[in-house]
Amino acid sequence: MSYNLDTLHEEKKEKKRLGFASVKSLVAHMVEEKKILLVAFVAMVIAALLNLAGPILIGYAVDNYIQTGKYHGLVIFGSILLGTYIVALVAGYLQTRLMGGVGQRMLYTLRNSVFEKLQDLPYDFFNQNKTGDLISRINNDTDKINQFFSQSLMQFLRVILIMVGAGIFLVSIFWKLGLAALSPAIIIWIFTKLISPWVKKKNAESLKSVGNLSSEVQESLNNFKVVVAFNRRDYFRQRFAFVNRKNYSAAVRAGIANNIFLPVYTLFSNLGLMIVLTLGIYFISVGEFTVGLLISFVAYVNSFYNPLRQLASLWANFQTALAAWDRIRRILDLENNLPRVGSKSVDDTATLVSFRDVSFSYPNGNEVLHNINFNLRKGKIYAFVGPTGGGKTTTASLISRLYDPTKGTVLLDGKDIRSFSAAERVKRIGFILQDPYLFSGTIRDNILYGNEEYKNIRNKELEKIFHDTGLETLLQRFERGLDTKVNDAGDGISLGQKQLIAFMRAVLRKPDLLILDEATANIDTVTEQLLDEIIRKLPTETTKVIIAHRLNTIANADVIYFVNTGNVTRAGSLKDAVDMLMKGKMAS
Ligand SMILES: Nc1ncnc2c1ncn2[C@@H]1O[C@H](COP(=O)(O)OP(=O)(O)OP(=O)(O)O)[C@@H](O)[C@H]1O
Repeated sequence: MSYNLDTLHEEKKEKKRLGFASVKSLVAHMVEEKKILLVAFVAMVIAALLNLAGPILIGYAVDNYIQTGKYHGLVIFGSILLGTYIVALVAGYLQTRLMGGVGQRMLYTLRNSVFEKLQDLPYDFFNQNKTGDLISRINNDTDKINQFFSQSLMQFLRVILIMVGAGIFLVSIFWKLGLAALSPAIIIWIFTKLISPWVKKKNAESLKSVGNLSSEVQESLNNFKVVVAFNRRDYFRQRFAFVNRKNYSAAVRAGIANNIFLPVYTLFSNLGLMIVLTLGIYFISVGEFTVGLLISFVAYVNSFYNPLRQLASLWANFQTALAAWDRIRRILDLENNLPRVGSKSVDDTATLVSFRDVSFSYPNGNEVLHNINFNLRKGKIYAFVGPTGGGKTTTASLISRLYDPTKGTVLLDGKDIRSFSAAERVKRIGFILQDPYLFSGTIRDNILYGNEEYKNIRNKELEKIFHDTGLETLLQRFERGLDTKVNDAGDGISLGQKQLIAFMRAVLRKPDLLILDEATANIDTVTEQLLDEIIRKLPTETTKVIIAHRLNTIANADVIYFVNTGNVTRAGSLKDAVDMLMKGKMAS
């Protein structure tokens, strides 16, 4: 299954209905804010209606008080108008406050949802997508949605409400002039409809290029040692300059697209006003209209077309938010392709793991394992040896279900491995990766990572467990023991020390199956012997799988499997394995 976020929707042929689906799913994410949105909406309606009442009050005052010389009535009318505007101000403030909260909460919830989804997605997803781009989706794209909610949504609704209200007033005051005044709006509507998909596309391209920029920074910072060691600073400078330039161009194009609405809207607003003035004067001259009504009319034409100019930038914000939402939605819509299935147990209590006719291909790649069959029995030590790229790590990844086979079945304890929950699986299988990852914190944090049993254990008790299991001798290699600080890049400690921490982390979980994938490649021979002793101290029923290039590491193995070109063959003895390795090397 493809998890590439850039190609996902093209594959699903969803592109066409993306626009409507985006709005629908974005609205579905707002349901928790229903009540607050309603209050903000009511406040906004009050503010809008009160603002709309202004021109009609002014028109009435002109016709009934100014033209007739009853100036005392003006004071009363002035007070009513002032009161109206003050209440409109309070309602407007309330709406802004509430919507600011809604935007921030949406930001908070969306970031949480995306992050939680990322924790839930399979290994494959992270192989196919760049970390920098994912970070940009969590940080930048969610903020575009926040900006729309906190700054634009209610303004957007308010503007539409004012325009609808002004339109109704225009038609009901004098329908002939009203319809003439509104006719340019139809052209604006057609223009907006035609141009919006292009604007959204330009915004999507701009957001994507921010993601690429972030990926580039992330890659060069992550690999800064290699960059410095190979003096490739210029290479990364050029790459960064290139993506930065592309980002700049994409941002400029998005800016042009976003700003295209304003001049067009302004042109047609002015056209509307011109029509009203010309026709209005004509209707006054033939006695069908009054000066007071024309003043109200011009004010309502302004109430209709001025918001339309605001609508131009609000509409651009809306298109940006939709483009951002599409990028976020692509993550939220993903399903983990490692579902749980039901399974009957096979009656073989001595076997812990079985491969039954297992074949495997990486997404968009050739088959790397071909029809593999083997059993791992409880309490035995297995060694997997073979040339580089032969398929050892892939086999181990299937044992711990980082991937599912493309054909065949992997059984754990006689049951399809897919029938175990992730929690059950990781409790039973400890996997020490070739290049272990450490989190920023202390050694204690890293060792207890994901360990439900010991997560709140006190240092004293932990030290006792370390003593009993023999892990103490490893911990002593760190000056400050459990409190030694490590950072996420693992700098400040050696690769071998990192492997020791990963080893302690796995052993402490007391797994039924311990997989060491080149886990001692960077450890000196004396320490390796220590690890050997610790492994031997593990409960007798613990099965161990050791993947190694160094043959001394596998001297104690009960069974040796030779893994080459995607085939797994059992070697009769260490000597057989050595012969196979030599043959494999000569063949390659
Ligand atoms: N994430 C991946 N995507 C696509 N192909 C991959 C991926 N990981 C490994 N491969 C390919 O699968 C094949 C087997 O790789 P694997 O890592 O299992 O070999 P290995 O025996 O563990 O090698 P090594 O001794 O170097 O660790 C190789 O041809 C490799 O290029």
